[in-house]
Formats: sequence, structure tokens, C-alpha cells
Amino acid sequence: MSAAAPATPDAPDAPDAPDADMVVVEAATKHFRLPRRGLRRRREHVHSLDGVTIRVPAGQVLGLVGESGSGKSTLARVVLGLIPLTSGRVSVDGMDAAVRDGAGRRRLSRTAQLVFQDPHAALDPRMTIGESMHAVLAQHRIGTREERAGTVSAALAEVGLDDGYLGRHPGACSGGQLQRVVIARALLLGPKLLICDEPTSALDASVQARILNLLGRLRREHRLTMVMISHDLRVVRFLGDRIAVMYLGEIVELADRDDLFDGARHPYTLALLAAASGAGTEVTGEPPSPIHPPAGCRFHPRCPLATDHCRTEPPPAHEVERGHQVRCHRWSESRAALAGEAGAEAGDEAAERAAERAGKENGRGA
Ligand SMILES: Nc1ncnc2c1ncn2[C@@H]1O[C@H](COP(=O)(O)OP(=O)(O)OP(=O)(O)O)[C@@H](O)[C@H]1O
Repeated sequence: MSAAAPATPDAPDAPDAPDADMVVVEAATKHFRLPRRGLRRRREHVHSLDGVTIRVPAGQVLGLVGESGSGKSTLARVVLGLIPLTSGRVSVDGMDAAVRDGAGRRRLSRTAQLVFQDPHAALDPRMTIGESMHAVLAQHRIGTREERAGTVSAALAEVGLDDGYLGRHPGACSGGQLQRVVIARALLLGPKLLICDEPTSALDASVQARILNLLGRLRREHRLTMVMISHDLRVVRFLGDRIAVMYLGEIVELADRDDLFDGARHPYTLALLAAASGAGTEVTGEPPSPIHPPAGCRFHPRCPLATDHCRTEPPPAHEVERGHQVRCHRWSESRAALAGEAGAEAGDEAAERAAERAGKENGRGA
């Protein structure tokens, strides 16, 4: 948890009752083939996504959290249809995300837009902000020149920027201003789904909170469905209605926000929560290779509760409560077992401190 805490933003209201699924991901697997190296005959693959199944109802915000390399961005890219799946299926607002023809691609990009981490990389430094925004509408053949100008100004106004920004180049703007421009540009086509991939992690702490508040307001006003990707639990907690925790290409825990934050069951989620609250350390050990994922439960080499069963049998997704799924064999005892362990560790530390104190006192007495 290296990012600074956003200042307390105004909590967004819950959306109206969601009706249909905006995003449906069914058994999505993405293995990137690596180039052949040396004398090795077999091609190796990076297991970036393995059997991910998830739905995002219209109007909901899904928070997607997990450490670097867990597959969050890959999931975003397959939902946007930017990369093909190895197997499985993804649909957005009823459209197959694997669509390849031009008209289908345009329809998908009008429906689903991406806001990613680095706004400097998202905008062409040679174009003014006005030109970058006009280009999106022109590409989709939307409106006359005058109509486009009105649409661009309105989009900028929505994110709190005036027409003075139209003639500026990205280099003349701050990171926060540019992220507003990127968000305004994403809204130009009237999307139903906004995928935000670490939208605040490149920004200063004070700016982070303002951008999160902005996204919360836009989500309400436009009834947007969102996927909010972050390694920072505070970000997904602020905006997410449901939270999915990813580890090495799999969703290991999925629950409504409060159920996850108050009743997590997966040892990986519990370690993330403990680290975020300062009550524990970061998850120990290196993440294992995504080229040769561990047998059984993928988390077992780093899990304090792992048994032989965990080392050999991949856990299914257990529905531990309505809407709360956990991929862990030991879900029923994990909270108590890990609390016991944290307690034991705290006890050990206290004992060590007491021994140290006793040692010093003895030293003084001698
Ligand atoms: N084009 C690619 N070719 C090979 N491997 C890739 C490719 N894109 C991603 N990967 C690998 O897929 C795995 C998942 O990457 P991904 O970027 O989805 O993770 P992430 O959770 O978004 O991480 P981060 O927070 O660092 O962006 C990683 O091991 C990554 O190295």
C-alpha cells in the first residue's frame, strides 16, 4: 500500500436497482505465448487469466484489487475487446467483446471506454486538448463541426474544466487536469461502461480524492457501470459496490463491499486487509511464476494455512454466503486461524519486549 491515502471523499450514493448485466465474463482464460528461447522445444505461456467468471450488473461498480501481475489489466483489456481470449467468452451490453469487424468495434468502443493510470501517455503531446477530443467524435462521425465543439465544451465542463483548456497542449497541464481531460474524452461517446485502470495512482494524494469524487459523481449522473481497478484497497472501497480480489490470474474472493471488508475469508484477502490497516505485513514471499503456476491452490506457497490438500487440489469457488464466493479449502476456519496466528505473533513480540526489558533491568542491577 504505497499510495497516499485519499482525503475523505463524499461517499457516492448507491445506484438505482440494477436491471441487467452490463459485463458478463464466462470462464475467461488468457495465456500469452512467449517467444521460443534457446533449445527449448515447448512454447511457454504466461497464465494471465485462468477461468475467470464474473458479472457486473448495469449501474454497479466492480472494484478489482490484487497485487501487480495478478491479471487485473488483462481482464480489463479482454472486456474492452483489445486482446482476444485464449478461451471463454466476454460480452458487454449484450455484444460479444471478441467482435472484429469495424462497425462492431466502433459500437463496442461507444459502449465501453477506458481511463488508465497515466494521463500523459493517453494523450498525444503534439495535439491540443481540443484537437484530441474532436478527433474522437470525428472518428465516430458524430455531429457537425459546431455540434462537436458544443459536445467537447460540455464534456470538459462536466469534469470542471473550462474552454480555456481547448487550446492547451498536455505538457501545459498538471496530472490531475489531464486525468480530468481523459475522463471527459471517455465520456464524449456516451459510454455505458467505464473501465478505470489505476486512475489515481499516478496522482498526488490531494488530487486522488478529487478525481475519485468526480468519478463517483459521474457514475451517479450518467448511471454508469464501472470497473475500478486498483492495488489500493481504499480506492476500491470508496467506489466499489462489489469487490473482486485477484491472485495469479484467478478471482480468489468476490463479495459485496461491506461483506468483503468486514468478513473476508481468503487468506490472501485477509493479508491485504491486514497490511492496509497496518495490523500486518505485506503478503510475504514472492508471487510465484505465472508461467508455471503452483499446483493445487495457487496461493499455497505463501499461505500460512496451507495443507497437503491445498498443495494438490485446486479449490473450487465456495459460496460461503449469498453473493460471497471464496476459492479456499479452509475458508470456514481462515478468519479464526489467522486471527489466532496474528495474536500469537503479537504475543511473541510482547514476550520478546518483556525479555528485552528484563535483560536491561538485570544489566542495570549488575
Ligand atoms: N502482452 C503480454 N505478453 C506476455 N505476458 C503478459 C502480457 N501482458 C501481460 N502479461 C503478463 O500477464 C500477467 C498479468 O498482467 P496484468 O498486467 O494483467 O496484471 P495486473 O494485475 O494488471 O498488474 P499491474 O498492477 O502491474 O498492472 C503478468 O504476469 C504480466 O507479465
